[in-house]
Amino acid sequence: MSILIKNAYIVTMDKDGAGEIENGFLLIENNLISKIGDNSNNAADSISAGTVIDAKGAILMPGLSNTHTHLGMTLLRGYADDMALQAWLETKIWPAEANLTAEDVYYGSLLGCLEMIRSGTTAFCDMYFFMDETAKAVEKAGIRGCLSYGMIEFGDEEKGNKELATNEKLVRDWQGKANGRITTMYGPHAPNTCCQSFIGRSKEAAERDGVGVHIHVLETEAELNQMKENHGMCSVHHLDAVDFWNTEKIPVLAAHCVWMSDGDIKLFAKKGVTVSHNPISNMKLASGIAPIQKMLDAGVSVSLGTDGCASNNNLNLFEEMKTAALLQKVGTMSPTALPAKAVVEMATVNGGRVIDKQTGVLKAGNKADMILVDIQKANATPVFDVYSHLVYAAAGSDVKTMIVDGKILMENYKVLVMDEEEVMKKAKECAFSLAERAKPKK
Ligand SMILES: C[C@H]1O[C@@H](n2cnc3c(N)ncnc32)[C@H](O)[C@@H]1O
Ligand SMILES: [Zn+2]
Repeated sequence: MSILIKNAYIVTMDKDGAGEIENGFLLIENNLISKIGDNSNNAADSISAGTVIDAKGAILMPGLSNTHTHLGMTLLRGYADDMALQAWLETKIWPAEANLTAEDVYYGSLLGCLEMIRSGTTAFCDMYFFMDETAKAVEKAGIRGCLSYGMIEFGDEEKGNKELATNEKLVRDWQGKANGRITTMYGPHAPNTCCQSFIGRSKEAAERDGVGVHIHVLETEAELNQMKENHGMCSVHHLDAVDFWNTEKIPVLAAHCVWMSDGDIKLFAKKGVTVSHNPISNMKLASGIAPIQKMLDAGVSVSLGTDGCASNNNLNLFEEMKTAALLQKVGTMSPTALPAKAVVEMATVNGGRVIDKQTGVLKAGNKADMILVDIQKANATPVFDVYSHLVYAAAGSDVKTMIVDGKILMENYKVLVMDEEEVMKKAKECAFSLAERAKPKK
C-alpha cells in the first residue's frame, strides 16, 4: 500500500525540518510517511506508488486535532442556546443526557466523525458516555480518537467506584485498538462535579494503566469562586495537592482554563500540562477569555478544541482557529497577539503532541494523517501567506481530501468511509426521539 502525493504546497509544521515546500511531494507507505521533498525538479517522477494524487492547487498539511469535545452531543446541536454554563447543564443538557441510549451515541458520534472528516479534523479527544459506541464509530470512520468516559461523582464514593470501573473498562477494551487509532484516557469531569480525592484516584488509575487524563478546569468564574469559598484556593492548586498535574508518567489534558492566574500558568508550564483552548464555547457561554498568549509566552503547550456541539454549535476547527486568533487580539487589545502561524501550530503540532506523538507534523517516520485544502477558490485568491490563509480566509469546507493512518477517508470531496445520507438520517431520528423522551412529564 503506497500513496504518492505530488505538486502540493506542503506546510509540514516541522520547525527543525522542511518548513514549507512550494512544490512538494510526499510518499506514504502503509500507514507511515516515508519520504517528503521538493518536486520542482520532478524528483517524484522516479517514484512508483499504488495510488498517485495530483495535489496541484491545494495545500497539503497535517490533519487538525480537536483536543476537547463531547462527540455524542452532535445530537444536541441547537437544543439549548443562549444560557450560562451551570443553568445550561442543569436545566437542559443533563436532563436530556439522562435519556441517552447507546444507539444515540453511536449515530451522534458517527455524525461527528463525518463532520470532522469534512472539515479537516483527523484526530480528537473526547469525554462522554456510552464510549464503546464512540469507539465503534471511530473504528468505522477511520479517524483517530482519544476517548475518555466523563466521570461525574459529586462526592458520592459508591458512584465514584462505578464511574472508575466504567472508565477502566473503556481503557481495557479499547486502548490501542484499530491499529492504534483508538487510545483512551480517564475523564474526571471537573473540580466542581468531582471531589479532590476522586480526581486523585482517577489520576492513579491512569498512571497504573499508562493512559492520560482529561478534565475541564477553571471554565467559569463561578467555578473559581466556588473553589475559593469551599477550599480556600483555585481548582489548579486544589488538584496540585493530589499531584494531578504531574506529567512525568502520562499526559494531562486540561480543557478551557479560562480563569487561570499567572501562578496557575507557571505551574502548568513547569508540569507540562496541555491546555485545550475552546474559544467559541467560551464566548457562547460567556465564560470569559482564556489568557492564551500568556500561556504560550510561559511555555505552556496549548491546543484547540470545539467543546460539544451544544455549545459551539459545530466541530469546525477552521472556525476555531480564526476565533482563537481574533479573541486573543481583542482580549489583550493587541493585534499582534496570537499570530496566524501560532494558531496553526496549536491545531496541529500541539494537538498531535497529546493525542499521538507521531502526528501533527509531516515528516518521514510520522503517521500518515493529513489533509488537502483546496486553494482554487475565490476565498483563497490570492494566497500571500499560507498561515494567514488557513486561519483568516479558509473554510472547513475547503478541505477536499483526507488521509488518516495511510488510508484515504475522503477524496476530492467524496467521503469513502460511510454513507453520508444514511448517517444524517439516523442521527436526525435519534436526536428528535431523544428530545421527545427528554420532555418533562406532565
Ligand atoms: C461529559 C459531560 O460534560 C458535559 N459538558 C458539555 N460541555 C461542557 C462544558 N462546556 N463544561 C462542562 N461540561 C460540559 C456534557 O454535557 C456531559 O454531561
Ligand atoms: Zn467540555
